[in-house]
Amino acid sequence: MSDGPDLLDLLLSAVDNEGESFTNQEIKEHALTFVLAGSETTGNLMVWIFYILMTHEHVLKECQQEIDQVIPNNNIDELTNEHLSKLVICEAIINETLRLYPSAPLFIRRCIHEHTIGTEENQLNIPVGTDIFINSYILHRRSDLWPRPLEFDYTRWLRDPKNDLKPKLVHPFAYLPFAAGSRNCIGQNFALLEAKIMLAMIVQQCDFKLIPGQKIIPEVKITLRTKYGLLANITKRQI
Ligand code: HEM
Repeated sequence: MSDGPDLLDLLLSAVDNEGESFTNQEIKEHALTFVLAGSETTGNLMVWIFYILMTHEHVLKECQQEIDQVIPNNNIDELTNEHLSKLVICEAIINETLRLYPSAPLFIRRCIHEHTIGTEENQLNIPVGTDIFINSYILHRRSDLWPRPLEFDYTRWLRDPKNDLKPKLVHPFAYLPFAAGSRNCIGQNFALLEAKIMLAMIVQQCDFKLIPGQKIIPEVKITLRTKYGLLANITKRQI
C-alpha cells in the first residue's frame, strides 16, 4: 500500500499545456491501457521464468540460495528495497528470460524521416510512412549479437560487484524487451520490480515440478505465451 497518489488520482489531476484535463472517456481508456499492457505481459514473463526454473535445476538452486541468503528466516513479508537490490541473480534470471522469451515481442514504428541504411553494396532505402515491424524474439536470438544465443545463461547479466554496473551490450539496441525511444514501456521499472517480488516470494515458499509430457511451444498472440499452457505441481517448500 502506498500513501501517494495512485494511477487514477494522477489521471484525474493531469492537465495539458493549455490547462485542459482529460475527459472521462480518455481517463477510462488510459486506465484500461495500463491494465491490459501491464497484466498479460508480466503474467507471461512469470510463466516463462518458472518454465526455465523447472527445466534448469542449477538455475533454480542458485536462485533459491540467493533468496534464502538475502531474506533469511523465511521473512518474505518484510521484503524491503534493500533486500530487493541484493537479489542480483533474480534480476539476471528475469533479464535472461526476457531475452529468450520477450513477452511483448512485436512492435511497430512508422518512419517519419527518409533513411538509407546498410552497406554501400547492399543499401536499403526506407521512405517516409513505412511501417517497420520489430521482432525482439528474433533480435534477442541473433548469433552476431549474443554468444551462444539459444542457451539460457543468466550470468551474462550479472552486475560487476566492484561498481554494480550491468554488463555492456554489444549494440545499444540488441535488447528490446520494453522497446526503446520515447514510446518505450512506461511500466518497465514497475514490471521488473513486481516480477522480482513474485519470484522471490514463490521460490522461497514453494516447490514446483513440471508435469511431464507437455508440449511447450511459444506462440505470439500479441504477447508471447505457451501455446498449451504450463502445468506444474506446486507444493509448500520443504526446507
Ligand atoms: C514484462 C512486462 C512488460 C513488457 C515485456 C512490456 C513491454 C512493452 C513494450 C514492448 C511496449 C511498446 C509497445 C509498442 O510500442 O507498440 C510497451 C508499452 C507500454 N507498456 Fe509495457 N510491458 C510490460 C509491463 C508493463 C506494465 C506493468 C505496465 C503498466 C503498469 C505497462 C504499460 C505500458 C504502456 C502504458 C505502454 C504504452 C506506452 C506508450 O505508448 O507511450 N507495461 N510495453
